[in-house]
Amino acid sequence: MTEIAGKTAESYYPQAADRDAMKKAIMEDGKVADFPGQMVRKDGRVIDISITSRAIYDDAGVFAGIEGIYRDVTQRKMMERELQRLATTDPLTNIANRRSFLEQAEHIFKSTQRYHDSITLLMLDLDLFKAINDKYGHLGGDKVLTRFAQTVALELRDSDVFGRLGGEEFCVLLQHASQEEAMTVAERIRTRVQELDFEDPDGALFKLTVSIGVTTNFEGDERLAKLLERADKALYTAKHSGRNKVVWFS
Ligand SMILES: Nc1nc2c(ncn2[C@@H]2O[C@H](COP(=O)(O)OP(=O)(O)OP(=O)(O)O)[C@@H](O)[C@H]2O)c(=O)[nH]1
Repeated sequence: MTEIAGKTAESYYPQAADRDAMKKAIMEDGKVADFPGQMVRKDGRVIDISITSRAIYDDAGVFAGIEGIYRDVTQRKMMERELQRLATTDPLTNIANRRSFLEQAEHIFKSTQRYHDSITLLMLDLDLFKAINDKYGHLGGDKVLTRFAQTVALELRDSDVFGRLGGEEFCVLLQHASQEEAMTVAERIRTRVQELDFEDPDGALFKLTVSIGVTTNFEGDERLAKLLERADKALYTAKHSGRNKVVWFS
């Protein structure tokens, strides 16, 4: 008791917003159940808690305080975060999986529409990747995909979204980039990939290239799918005009 004497209940809640939200809910409904929040432990560590609490009143019906149970749900929250990470991450390359990429891109596309902003989509596809698999096996191919994803990620900013759409097809969404800036990023990615030296199981080095289709949002685009279609067409042009190219949709 001496450890808590003189301290207010508020001093245990690190987030003023949590504290105020819980107070408001109790004052309005008289109770809360499984209410999420955070609390500072004796050793100073912040833990996730779940609060089940109710208001108490004196004989005259005047509010006299709050009583309740606080459960440490840190483990549960950690598990939820891990499940969320697993559900949104491509297990091979550790970047966003298809669903997560499309969700994020859709969200950005919608706000872009609202604020008449511009976004750019880069569709990337490794060249003649089937031959890599045939020569070095599926595991060898997987190593190449991982190294490729790491290389691309290094060329991007935090505000860019990068995901694996499937197989050897990847997509990047750039925000607030002009056509010139987007083409510079795409060219830089193409060059970096071309410069990489991959190693086969016997230690021999081999090369790989990537083709990239690029497009931006047009007036009248109602869905992100329009951009994906155009980037795909530009990619098709890059593939059919010799590969290892960046093509702007026109
Ligand atoms: N190692 C590995 N290979 C994959 C994975 N997903 C798809 N692939 C392979 O990627 C190859 C894609 O080959 P294709 O679509 O024929 O195209 P490509 O050989 O890259 O030729 P172009 O795209 O025309 O340059 C196929 O052999 C797939 O089996 C994966 O997760 N790991």
